[in-house]
Amino acid sequence: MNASEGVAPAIESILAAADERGGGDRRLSVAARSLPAALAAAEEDGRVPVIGEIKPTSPTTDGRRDDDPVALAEALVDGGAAALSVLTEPDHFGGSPDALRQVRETVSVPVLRKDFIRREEQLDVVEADAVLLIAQFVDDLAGLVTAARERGFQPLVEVHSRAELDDALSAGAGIVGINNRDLARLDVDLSTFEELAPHAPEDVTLVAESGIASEEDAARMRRAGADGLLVGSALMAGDVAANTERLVGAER
Ligand SMILES: O=C(O)c1ccccc1NCC(=O)[C@H](O)[C@H](O)COP(=O)(O)O
Repeated sequence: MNASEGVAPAIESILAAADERGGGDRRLSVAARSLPAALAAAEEDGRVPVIGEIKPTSPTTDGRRDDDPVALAEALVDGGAAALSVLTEPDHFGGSPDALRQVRETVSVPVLRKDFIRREEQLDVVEADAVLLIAQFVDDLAGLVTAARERGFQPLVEVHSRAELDDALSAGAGIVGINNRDLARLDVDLSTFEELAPHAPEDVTLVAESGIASEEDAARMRRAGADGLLVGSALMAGDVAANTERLVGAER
């Protein structure tokens, strides 16, 4: 199936732009900070393991958050985020590889590169500790998982269905993000994580992605087995450090 078949028009446009973007001019070799270890360490010291996302805008966001990405990163870490995610997609999310580079130079927590990577050479655009690979949008998932690992990245494979979860596991993913956002309709339903999480093996690091807005949402995803929560919009609206602190302190 063509990756853009049956998806929202915004996604078609995102994928068309991704296909136009080039790669890096040399193969990267990264000494990654461990994302699973950072999530486990947060849990050990009583924090909800939040991956705080620097997300200037998106197709489902009203307005933009154009603050200095380094200041946003510092606020997320001050609020207790275990790790960060930085959008590098420029056309629909207002991100940039340079923002990620600056953030990773500033913080000591692991940083996930959030983009729509379709081809191996696109891995070589910027160093990060982890890279997002979206199962639905990658033709050779196992090949890209291997290519990411060969460069030192930790691949986080995003899924939204049981079939994609099986594909991610067959491709050897050790970190799986279950996206509560349906990329065909762009709506969010937290029960997606609850339905898929029981089908993942114990040794996989499971990240609940999207639509986590309140302490109750965070607690719900943790009860359903999330080892980490990827949160963007709810942290970007208003006081970033205070928003992060609130979710990091949510009870199970
Ligand atoms: O967030 C969007 O509007 C969006 C639209 C189309 C494709 C992907 C999109 N988001 C990417 C993400 O994965 C989220 O930024 C991330 O999971 C955080 O979600 P949220 O906490 O709901 O901002």
